[in-house]
Amino acid sequence: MARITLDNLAHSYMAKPGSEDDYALKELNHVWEDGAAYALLGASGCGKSTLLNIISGLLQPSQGRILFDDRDVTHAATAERNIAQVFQFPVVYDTMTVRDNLAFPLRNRGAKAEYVAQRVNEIARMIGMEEMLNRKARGLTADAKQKISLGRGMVREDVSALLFDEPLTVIDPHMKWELRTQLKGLHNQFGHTMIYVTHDQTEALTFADKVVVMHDGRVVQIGTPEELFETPEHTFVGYFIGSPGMNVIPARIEGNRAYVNGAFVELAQGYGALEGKVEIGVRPEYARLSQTEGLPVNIRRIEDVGRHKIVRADFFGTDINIIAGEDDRISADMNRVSFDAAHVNVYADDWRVKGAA
Ligand SMILES: Nc1ncnc2c1ncn2[C@@H]1O[C@H](COP(=O)(O)OP(=O)(O)OP(=O)(O)O)[C@@H](O)[C@H]1O
Repeated sequence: MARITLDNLAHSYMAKPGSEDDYALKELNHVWEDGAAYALLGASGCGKSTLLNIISGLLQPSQGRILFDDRDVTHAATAERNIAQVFQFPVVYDTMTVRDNLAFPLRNRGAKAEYVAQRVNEIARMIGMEEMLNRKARGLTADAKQKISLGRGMVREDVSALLFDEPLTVIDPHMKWELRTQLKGLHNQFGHTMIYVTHDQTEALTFADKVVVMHDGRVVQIGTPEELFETPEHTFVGYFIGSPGMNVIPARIEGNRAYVNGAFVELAQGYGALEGKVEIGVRPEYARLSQTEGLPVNIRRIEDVGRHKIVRADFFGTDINIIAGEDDRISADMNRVSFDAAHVNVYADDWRVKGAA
């Protein structure tokens, strides 16, 4: 396994990029720790594939270096990087059996027959294809073929890293959860450095130790699922993670108060003068409806989603969401909302500002 260092990395698809906007991947410095499982999460077009292709060697960055441990691989071909990749759509040899497909990467490297047999059985068990080992891949469902691709990606124990690019897209929804859990189990067992690209927050949060959130060509936060939930470093992380996402409300900050339309919300910390677009961010889980406490709010709609209720409301002209318990009664006179001060974040031009205790 390897530690992967992205040093001053950036990429533009243009021959002569001018401004920062011309870069599909904006300058990035980061170390991907040896043996950790990362998810690369972001909306379509944010630059996830560009970054993954640079790591795998399919794309040469227009700026910066990439190191596997201390080795500079910036200009090394994919084959020299010793990585395994699983793509969105299955890549299998139709005329070979499932067994031969799984064995291919090992035989290709001259592994001993005994080891190949043992390892193929182990992987087949993991992807639930033990019964199909002697069948030809041709004629199998897309689902089954993608499981073979996943198995082939994972069969070698000596790779520097395992890269997955939306690998569960073609997998049946009920199998997704199972395969994701198996991938996680495999990671715990073998400690591969894994990078898993997805635009699905559930996939990212359940799979990864650390989630790398990308937005508009930039890495906006790298954190544990809990960090992304509690302290989104950028308003995009707040919107994108959570269901529904964080409420973002324009405000003016004075010390430890956030003024919204003349009324104020208490903050747990004090803040100095802030420049630019100033907002507070509070997750729907940390907002509470009541008859007496807090600031006025107009309830528009209540949705019962089973585990809890989502209250859609207007707060001084901003749409906000409030999560109420499944058994909470919401009466017409509950027209006030309060926020848990310890969980109100402050943003200036979309970036979180740290307060002073
Ligand atoms: N070969 C290319 N030539 C020019 N522009 C490209 C090329 N590939 C990607 N882009 C642009 O670079 C930006 C980032 O694209 P990228 O494919 O890395 O995003 P992504 O997050 O992987 O999106 P998706 O989830 O849709 O694959 C987008 O604006 C895209 O249009």
